[in-house]
Amino acid sequence: MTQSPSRHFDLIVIGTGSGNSLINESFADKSVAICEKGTFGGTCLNVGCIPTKMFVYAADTATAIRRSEQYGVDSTLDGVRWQDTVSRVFDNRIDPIASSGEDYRRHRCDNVTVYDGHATFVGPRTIDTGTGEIITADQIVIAAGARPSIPEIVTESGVAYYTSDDVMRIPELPESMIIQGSGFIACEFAHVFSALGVKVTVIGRSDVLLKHLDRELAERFTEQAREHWDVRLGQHVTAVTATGSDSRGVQITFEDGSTCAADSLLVATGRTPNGDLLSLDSAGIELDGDRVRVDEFGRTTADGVWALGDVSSPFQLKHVANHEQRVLGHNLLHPENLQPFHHAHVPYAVFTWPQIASVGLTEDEARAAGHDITVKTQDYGDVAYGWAMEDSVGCCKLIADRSTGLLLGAHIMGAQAPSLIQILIQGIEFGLTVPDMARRQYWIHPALAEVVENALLGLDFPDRGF
Ligand SMILES: Cc1cc2nc3c(=O)[nH]c(=O)nc-3n(C[C@H](O)[C@H](O)[C@H](O)COP(=O)(O)OP(=O)(O)OC[C@H]3O[C@@H](n4cnc5c(N)ncnc54)[C@H](O)[C@@H]3O)c2cc1C
Ligand SMILES: NC(=O)c1ccc[n+]([C@@H]2O[C@H](COP(=O)([O-])OP(=O)(O)OC[C@H]3O[C@@H](n4cnc5c(N)ncnc54)[C@H](O)[C@@H]3O)[C@@H](O)[C@H]2O)c1
Repeated sequence: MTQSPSRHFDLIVIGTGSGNSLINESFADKSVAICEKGTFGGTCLNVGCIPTKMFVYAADTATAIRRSEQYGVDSTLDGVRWQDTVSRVFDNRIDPIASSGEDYRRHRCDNVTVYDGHATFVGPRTIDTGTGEIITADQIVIAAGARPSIPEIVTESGVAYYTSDDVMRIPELPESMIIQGSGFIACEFAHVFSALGVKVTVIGRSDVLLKHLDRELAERFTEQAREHWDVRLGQHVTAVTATGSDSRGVQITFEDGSTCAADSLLVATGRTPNGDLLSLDSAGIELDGDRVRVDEFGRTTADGVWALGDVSSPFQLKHVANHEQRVLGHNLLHPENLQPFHHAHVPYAVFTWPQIASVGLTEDEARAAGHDITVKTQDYGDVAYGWAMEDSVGCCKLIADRSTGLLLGAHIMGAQAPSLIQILIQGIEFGLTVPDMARRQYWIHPALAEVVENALLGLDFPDRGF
């Protein structure tokens, strides 16, 4: 370290996503520095959960129009005003929220100093803020998130490509788009762009889309996705070539010599935690693979340095980052009474079409863990509301342990899956037995939740108790 620290704080936070939420009224009497190299507010607000779901809502609306005929309601999609959709999301909502959040921290929090630079460690609990100032603190929280990972074959090709960071602000909709990757981001944007009229090709290495799902749902989802998107799975890409007069087009060549081409390329092949860009070595902070290593309390390997969210968590999910932020908020202030992270039953949802939500073990995981299981897959189309919707793709799959009567996993694909699953998250979390969940409460008839009730009733127990 050549330069001397200019200021000492009680707390330094790196990152203004979940890190910014950490600084609540409990820290009002602490001096706090917060470092941000990008847009104030982090991924969820600016380029993640919130804007994507606003685009998903527009895509769902377009999908509903296209599907209305089956209910005897004729409608046509007259057009998509992309620029207005973008403006609704960013000009009207996201950008003003991000800048007012920044303004609040800069001008209305006397105890907080904002540094807008790329922070790096230059010694134990010592940070080069990237603004020409070096600062120190009693405690530091690394909440630096993750960034899109781009395969070398793409970067080395020199082809123009989008990521989730910029694809929501493209000036106009392309006619066609190749989406590389077959996970969360790929399947959400495939729905968005396809529903808004773009010809979408999704390419992935695995043999199904969303390979982390329960296999049965992944297969069902992949099968129906092929009806809307050109889905190319199970093949490695051997060449990526720029095409078109502006070189924004792309041609992909696969290992078997087959090709596909489009006007644009979106890369959605995972996100790399940002710990590798923080010079952690100089502060004795270890990585665990590509994540900052933390113990159950959020402590890194260096005294007084903590981490949360995508930079250190095994789950790159906002509700997990929020939970970890609440736990660290407590732990920073109560070192004598540390609380552990609770990662036992982390649910997730994919806001594609149809929506998907999942909690707990897949069928394969439950079998591999040696449970004596009972499994039921209940189709939406076989309960009253799903029938009213003419649904032919939705299902609720439950996996339970026959000896304990407890639910091990729940996986739903179909309308409102991320909301419907909450009943089952609660059941798993609070240790309710399947008979209790099924029969010790009323299920409103003929609500869509009856798909969950019927799935519970369809599980096979020796002594059903209902
Ligand atoms: C397209 C997309 C959609 C998503 N949708 C969902 C969803 O629907 N539901 C869900 O649960 N999750 C979703 N996620 C994941 C979710 O956004 C993340 O898990 C969550 O935002 C992580 O929060 P964080 O606080 O850990 O990191 P971030 O919010 O990424 O905050 C990290 C901040 O640190 C800053 N930073 C990094 N390094 C430095 C440095 N050296 N110096 C200064 N600043 C630095 C970054 O610029 C960033 O602002 C989505 C993600 C993406 C990309
Ligand atoms: N609704 C949500 O909660 C939501 C939405 C979007 C993103 N996210 C979070 O963001 C994370 C990142 O999303 P994502 O979709 O980028 O990651 P992902 O892990 O869901 O999917 C990445 C996919 O890319 C494939 N891949 C990786 N390297 C590749 C390569 N070199 N060539 C071809 N394919 C490759 C992987 O096999 C995987 O299928 C997710 O894991 C999730 O935690 C959550």
